[in-house]
Amino acid sequence: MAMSVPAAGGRPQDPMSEPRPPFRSALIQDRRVLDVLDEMYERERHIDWGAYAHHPGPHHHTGTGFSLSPEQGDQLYLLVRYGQARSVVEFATSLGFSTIFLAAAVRDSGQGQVYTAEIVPEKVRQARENIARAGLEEYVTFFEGDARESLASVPEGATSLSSTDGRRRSRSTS
Ligand SMILES: C[S@@+](CC[C@H](N)C(=O)[O-])C[C@H]1O[C@@H](n2cnc3c(N)ncnc32)[C@H](O)[C@@H]1O
Repeated sequence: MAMSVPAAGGRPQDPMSEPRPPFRSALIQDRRVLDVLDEMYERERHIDWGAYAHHPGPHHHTGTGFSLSPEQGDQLYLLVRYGQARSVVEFATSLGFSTIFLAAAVRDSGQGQVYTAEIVPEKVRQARENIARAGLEEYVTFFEGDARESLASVPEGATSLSSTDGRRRSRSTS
């Protein structure tokens, strides 16, 4: 549901039609990565928040993810890159927004891997696509299914950083 705000002349104006600055990162310069982040950021502006309130389950609204702010993304990047994390475990992928920052940091550090889990197959499909378009696929291992089970297969002791951004005790997964 798009909200309308009164324009200067008194006519309602759709805030989504207003230009916004491009997505910027203080740390990532790679154009392919920034273009994908920008596209995902734009998509979030069109989320129907009213519908989310009615259907908050993970299997609804598979076409939209929740983006981090540029500053939050950069903080993830910093943690991985300068914390020298080689093996990063993420719960959960959604469409891959945070995964892109983690994978870019692993790539720019010269070695490592991101292990990311997502329970909704359609989101995994889109995340794979987004990460491939960003040129980061070789740095990401995807686990499709319940993270509480799938991430158990990540070798013990391998984790140097874990990022949790999902509901661990899902009310419903259908
Ligand atoms: C807030 S979103 C993650 C956002 C993501 N980190 C990003 O930056 O776009 C939470 C995600 O957790 C997923 N999820 C919920 N329960 C899960 C579970 N038990 N295992 C794996 N994924 C789960 C949902 O489908 C949803 O995509």
